[in-house]
Amino acid sequence: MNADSLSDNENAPEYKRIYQLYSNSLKSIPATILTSSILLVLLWTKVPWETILIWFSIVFSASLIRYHNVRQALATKSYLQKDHKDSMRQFIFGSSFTAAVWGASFLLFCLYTDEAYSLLMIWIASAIAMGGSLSLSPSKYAQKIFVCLIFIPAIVMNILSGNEFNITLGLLCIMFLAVLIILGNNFSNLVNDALNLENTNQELLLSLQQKNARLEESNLELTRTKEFLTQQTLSDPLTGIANRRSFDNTLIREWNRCLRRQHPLSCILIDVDHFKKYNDQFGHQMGDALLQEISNTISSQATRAEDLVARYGGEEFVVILSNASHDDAVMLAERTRKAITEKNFKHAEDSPFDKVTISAGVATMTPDNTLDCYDIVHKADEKLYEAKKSGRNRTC
Ligand SMILES: Nc1nc2c(ncn2[C@@H]2O[C@H](COP(=O)(O)OP(=O)(O)OP(=O)(O)O)[C@@H](O)[C@H]2O)c(=O)[nH]1
Repeated sequence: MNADSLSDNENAPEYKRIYQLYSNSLKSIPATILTSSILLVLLWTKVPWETILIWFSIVFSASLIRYHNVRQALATKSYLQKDHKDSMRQFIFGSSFTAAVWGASFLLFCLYTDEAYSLLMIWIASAIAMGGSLSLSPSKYAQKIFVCLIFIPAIVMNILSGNEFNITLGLLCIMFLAVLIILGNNFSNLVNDALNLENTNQELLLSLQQKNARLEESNLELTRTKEFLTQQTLSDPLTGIANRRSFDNTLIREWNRCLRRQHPLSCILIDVDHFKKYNDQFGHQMGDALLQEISNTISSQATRAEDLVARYGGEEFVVILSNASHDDAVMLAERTRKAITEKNFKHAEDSPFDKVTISAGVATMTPDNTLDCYDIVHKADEKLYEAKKSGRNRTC
């Protein structure tokens, strides 16, 4: 039996009813032993001692055996869970046997005692019947059998006695039994309603927990999708580096940061030389692959956490260097240009260069309120134009 089916059984209303019955009798059996001990003392001089001792031994041993069985069933639980009908049958048999012993006992004791003791016996029988009725309330069937078996022998004996006092006593017992059955029935309805309600509550709680778990899962999925979409909107699909939108955001942020701290901000614009010729000879796909290689090479050079490498558009790339001097930026641009040359990517035959090269324009500004953040990009663009005009494969 797996954990799920075990907990299903534990929550089943039928199991709860049986469990309640067993745990109630665990408390009522010691009360039975106590009552029989009191009766032993009370009747010691009225009933022959052999008879009372045999009676007490039967009640005491039967109670001990029942107590042991009930404890065992409650401790292992599996018996109660596996077969509801069988455990209910066993329980009803045990409680009916106890009631029959008590019913027969009262019959026996009335034979040896006077009217005052008969009244006492009926009073004790009523107390036991009431206690049993409450304890057996989860099962109407067990409840009715119990009270009937306690009272019917005494009722029959009293009515058949022909004695006026005993007939009255018998009739009173019938009335009390009827009241006990009606009240017991109502109480049983209440107990069973409460058990069913508890079960419904547990089912609702479980379904609420499951819905909550599903909601949390969807929420997580939504967060992941949001992160993925954010990533998609900020990265270039071909090269995987930051796209123009991400570059714009970073430029504004870093410009404002350098403005506050009065740090220099550098911008490098990089353009592949004669890329059209490369594309025309090797095809667009090879052109794409080359752009990916170039983007990787630039990223491998600008490695500070605050550096940003982005695709500016087409075959143009841009690097933002926060708090970097012009000399540092030129050095980085040169290092990148050389790294690409050293890759020895074969260029198109009609290109003036036998291998792929880049041109770079570097601009450095310390932001102030008279400037706009895009001024640095325009300046870098002018420098790039200068590099192109003065022969390409160079940094200006
Ligand atoms: N394969 C590929 N080609 C692109 C992409 N974006 C732009 N291009 C091509 O890049 C080429 C750019 O050509 P031009 O602007 O004339 O520049 P160039 O040939 O590099 O010449 P210079 O910049 O003056 O050295 C065009 O042929 C575009 O089609 C892209 O994503 N993939």
